[in-house]
Amino acid sequence: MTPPPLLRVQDLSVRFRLRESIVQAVTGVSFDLLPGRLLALVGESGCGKSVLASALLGLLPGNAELRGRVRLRESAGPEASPDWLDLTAAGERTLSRRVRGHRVALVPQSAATALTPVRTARSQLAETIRVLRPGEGDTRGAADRLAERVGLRPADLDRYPHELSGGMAQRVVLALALTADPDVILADEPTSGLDRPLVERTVDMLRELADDGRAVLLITHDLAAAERVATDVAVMYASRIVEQGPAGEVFTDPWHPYTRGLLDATPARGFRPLPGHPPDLSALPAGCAFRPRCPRRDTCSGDPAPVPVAGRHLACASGPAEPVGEGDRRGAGRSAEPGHAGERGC
Ligand SMILES: Nc1ncnc2c1ncn2[C@@H]1O[C@H](COP(=O)(O)OP(=O)(O)OP(=O)(O)O)[C@@H](O)[C@H]1O
Ligand code: NI
Repeated sequence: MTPPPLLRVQDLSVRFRLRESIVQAVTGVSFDLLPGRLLALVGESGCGKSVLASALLGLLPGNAELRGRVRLRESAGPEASPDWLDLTAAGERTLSRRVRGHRVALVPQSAATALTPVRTARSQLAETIRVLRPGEGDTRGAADRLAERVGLRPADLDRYPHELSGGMAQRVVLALALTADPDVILADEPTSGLDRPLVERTVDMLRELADDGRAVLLITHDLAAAERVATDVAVMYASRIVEQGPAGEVFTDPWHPYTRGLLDATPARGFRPLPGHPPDLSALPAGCAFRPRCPRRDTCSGDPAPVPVAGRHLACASGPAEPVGEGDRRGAGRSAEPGHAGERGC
């Protein structure tokens, strides 16, 4: 039986009011984060992934307008019970005292910039322990245990950030995020700038956290990393989630032409870049924002409203694209194959 979600996002939209324009950064996004599962949120730069993560934690700047609902499950009670904390209605005091770091932790993009250069890792971890676990009598022992949990030796904590390798710094920020044993972990591009083995080690650690019963959101450009560890995937394009479903299904049989395009652009599948550019979020078209780049544009009505299809969600008026055929699978790794997946179903 599927466990109830820990975090439920319903019809979330965020826009930024600027002097001369409005940036529509997130549009009608809905998803659940479930214990034991890792949802990878993928999409090109600027599509709204980080704004979405900030919105979940109430960290949007003053010029942001938010609509929709984000709720955190407080106990194992039914969804309609008061055991759900509405994060979109919660005040700053509740968010900072009960939610951020305590229940929902953010693993930031750059470990190097997240750490203060003039203090040892231990002093930063000790401070976080004092804030998030005020009853903890043995701060030093608690820091050592956190270090061991993320694969560091306690002695590593006595180093300054510049004395840590990229992988060690990444582990320190993970230890900081795990200080209060949060049950929801949001990791926003936690592997950017890391080499391949480190990318894999980092995402494997996130997957282990999910396997231990936490709910993990992994925001990444890195489709290979997402494919390695995700149980579920959401594909974002120009502020909307255009396709969402179990990772095994979405990666092997992508339905949205954008998902196909993203996958075709990966080295493992032939390095065929998706032509064109995403639209400016301050000038989004009324219908499907992917239309100008879509191989099915001539035959499609262009309505991007998301619809559930066979346990997956798809925002494409043309419906699921045909399965990628055997010929395409054999063609993966070659370029300019006839029957290129991105052009099928047109
Ligand atoms: N404070 C802000 N005011 C106005 N626009 C903003 C603000 N913050 C973000 N944006 C815009 O919102 C859009 C989405 O940005 P976001 O950082 O979420 O993209 P992203 O998908 O995380 O990209 P990347 O993969 O490069 O990190 C961008 O067009 C960005 O310029
Ligand atoms: Ni981002």
